Amino acid sequence: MIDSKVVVACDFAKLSDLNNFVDQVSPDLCKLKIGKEMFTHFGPQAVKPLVDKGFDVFLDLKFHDIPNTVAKACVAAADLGVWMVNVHASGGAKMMSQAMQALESNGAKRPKLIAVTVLTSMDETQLHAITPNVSVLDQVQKLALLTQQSGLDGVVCSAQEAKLLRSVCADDFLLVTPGIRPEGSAVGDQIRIMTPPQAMQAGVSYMVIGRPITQAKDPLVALQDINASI
Ligand SMILES: O=C(O)c1cc(=O)[nH]c(=O)n1[C@@H]1O[C@H](COP(=O)(O)O)[C@@H](O)[C@H]1O
Repeated sequence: MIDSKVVVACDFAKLSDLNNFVDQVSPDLCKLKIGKEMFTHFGPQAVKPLVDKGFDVFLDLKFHDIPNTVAKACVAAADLGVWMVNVHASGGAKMMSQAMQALESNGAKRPKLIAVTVLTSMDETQLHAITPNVSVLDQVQKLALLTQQSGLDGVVCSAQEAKLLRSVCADDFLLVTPGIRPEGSAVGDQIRIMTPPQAMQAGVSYMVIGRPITQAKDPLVALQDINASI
């Protein structure tokens, strides 16, 4: 199977909208991400059919809690058969390493575990309201190195930080980047953005793209155009 670089963020309010989209695409064209909106509405019902159809599914619930709770939540996600799960790096090294240990001893095929650094909807001003005197780049780098030291597979960051992280992290460390906007598409609430070709050139491993595909007049064509551009 082709290791498609595009992970489509399936942020729908209805299962029928998810099914309509999924019926148009295949695992060779894209991976799929189920996040907080669909999972809160529908739980495993939104995930399992996609896994059964052979899609690599990124279950994006961004766990951030005490180590024991996060480790058990990651195992519950793994038991759904997903390809990737995530936590917030700001939960700390102990939270991250305990989650990885729990996944490794769970037996079933281990999903990739990655950690969110600084959300792509944040700029320096927003970051400073939480962590004063640190640039976005420094904060992303600090959290990425902490994630790597904690034994995880990679991070969620923006493509704007990919070049820096490629120079300080291991070659196989995954850089998964939302905030991807093809030329001319609506930016919405994303701030640290790049186009698909720019992101791939910066060294990202996978691009998470939602509305530019799912809200397009023809989602399949939008996805095919992106695939052709990278
Ligand atoms: O972890 C994520 O996937 C994530 C992290 C982040 O920093 N920024 C971010 O946008 N996301 C997710 O990526 C998707 C982006 O969707 P669009 O903005 O519609 O392309 C959404 O489902 C977000 O929840």
